[in-house]
Amino acid sequence: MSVYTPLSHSQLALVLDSYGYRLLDFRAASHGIENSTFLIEAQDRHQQPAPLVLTIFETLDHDALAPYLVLLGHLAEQGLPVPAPLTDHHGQDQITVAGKPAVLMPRLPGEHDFAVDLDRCRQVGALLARLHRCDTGALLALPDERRRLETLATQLNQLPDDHREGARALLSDWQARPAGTTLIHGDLFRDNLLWQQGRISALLDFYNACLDYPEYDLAVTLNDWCVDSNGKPVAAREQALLEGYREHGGQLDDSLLLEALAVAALRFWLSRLAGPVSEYSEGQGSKDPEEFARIFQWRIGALAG
Ligand SMILES: Nc1ncnc2c1ncn2[C@@H]1O[C@H](COP(=O)(O)OP(=O)(O)OP(=O)(O)O)[C@@H](O)[C@H]1O
Ligand SMILES: N[C@@H](CCO)C(=O)O
Repeated sequence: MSVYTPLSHSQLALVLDSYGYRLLDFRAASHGIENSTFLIEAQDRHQQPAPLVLTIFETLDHDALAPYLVLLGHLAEQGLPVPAPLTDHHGQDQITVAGKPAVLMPRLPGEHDFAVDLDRCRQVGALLARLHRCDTGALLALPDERRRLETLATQLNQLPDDHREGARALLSDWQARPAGTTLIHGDLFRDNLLWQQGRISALLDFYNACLDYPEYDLAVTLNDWCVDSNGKPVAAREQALLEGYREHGGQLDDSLLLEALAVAALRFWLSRLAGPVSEYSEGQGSKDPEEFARIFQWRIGALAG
């Protein structure tokens, strides 16, 4: 469970009232480590059930949040299974709760399911191909991943001696490339999808979305979906995911993907080493950095040939 900012029933009821909903019940979301997320049962003005989600943002401020909300609205309009923000009585899509930015969204159907099989890998590849085709013209500028990587580079001194210089060189080569211009999710781990009757029903958590190479997005995804518990790549899963991607119009450069796999492994190793968002979290906190140390080892080995 991840709640850094607890809310009482009456506080939440007041928030929902400003959107025209009546609060029935709520609980903290059991996944996610960055923000405070409440899963809500409510009724709309016509006494119809209204499943909702309120997210309180722990690190993003209102200005930083704005491009993500535009993005979610845009993707929902294009038929992707993402939650578009709701607006309150004043037409605002973001509000302030407990002094922090917050957004109310519809709760999309489906459940988390961490099982991986080839059909699911194919569906995930197909979903990424759809996302990568989205037009980016109407979007507000999103923060770029290169700047995030620059910040994360300050954690390089936490790496073990035998990896530090290799990782530094890899990152510096990657950063020397101009950034790509494709809209990418940037965090398509298993905990950011919901499933219903074997099909993807929701793609969540776009707060790492940015414009960059599709190969980088594929790399982030492959590193979570297509490795075993030792971090070793599982070839059949990789093939299925990339087949799904190509079958839906996605194109990729294999040698760029090889490099992106190592960079993406390093990115999450470093971000996990950087620690939990808040020492006051009631939630699960940061995830295990060692998982990505193992994945990095495989990926950097493959890159070296
Ligand atoms: N619109 C939604 N519909 C259904 N469930 C949702 C929705 N938004 C969030 N959730 C649930 O809440 C959880 C946490 O949300 P989210 O992933 O946005 O939080 P986070 O703390 O930013 O996560 P992460 O650590 O993955 O960055 C999700 O994994 C999902 O279970
Ligand atoms: N998906 C990330 C956390 C959110 O960015 C991780 O597993 O480290």
